[in-house]
Amino acid sequence: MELSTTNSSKQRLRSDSESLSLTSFLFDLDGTLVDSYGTIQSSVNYLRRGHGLPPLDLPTIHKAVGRGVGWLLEQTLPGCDPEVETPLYHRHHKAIIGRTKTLPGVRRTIKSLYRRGCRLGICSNKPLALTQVLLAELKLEPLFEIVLGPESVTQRKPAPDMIEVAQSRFGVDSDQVLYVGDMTIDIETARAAGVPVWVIPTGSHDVERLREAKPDHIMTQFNELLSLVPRR
Ligand SMILES: O=C(O)COP(=O)(O)O
Repeated sequence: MELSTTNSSKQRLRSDSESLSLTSFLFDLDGTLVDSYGTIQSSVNYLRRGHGLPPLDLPTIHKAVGRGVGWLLEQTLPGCDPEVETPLYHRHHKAIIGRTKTLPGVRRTIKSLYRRGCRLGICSNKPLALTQVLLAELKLEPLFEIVLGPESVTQRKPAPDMIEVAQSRFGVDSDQVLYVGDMTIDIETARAAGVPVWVIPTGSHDVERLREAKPDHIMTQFNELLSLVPRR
């Protein structure tokens, strides 16, 4: 799968002259592969109801997603006891997780990458147990060789740990891996791991915010990823 980057924005990676042999794609989950904001909002508002607090709107939820459940609860239920609220969040979220859907173009693109022989993995700050249930619900589980969450490593994103673990399990060099995300934290994570990063503004951050963090490319459509891998 040897390819050279060109001047085309679709194929722009770290530098126009760099020759890449991409074999592996690692994905963020929330906001990149799936639209989970509605279900996260339901679970957060369920917990808030229990405390007599009014519901939060989606833009507020968008700002609180990306750094794991601990951070989400700190932002949305300030002063709560995480020991008590985290299991309640998990239980509620698991029960409604089937309402989370893949984002446009994701299913087809992931399947095409898989058929073209790419190795696929997930590196997400979402709790691993929830990611696993969600992938099973969406019937995407068999396509991903590696699924990592914050519990799989010492430090969650933006630390490079998840990408490094996935890369080492795949046994590939950093120029063979692309990380794909939707937030500036994903760009930071990929930079820390030394791998190229493409983003798509379908999650918490808009194009302006993403551009400032200097990813290698901002996609407008998820299937742009297919331009990086030849058909079989
Ligand atoms: O659930 C979160 O906080 C973030 O999940 P993500 O890393 O897949 O965006």
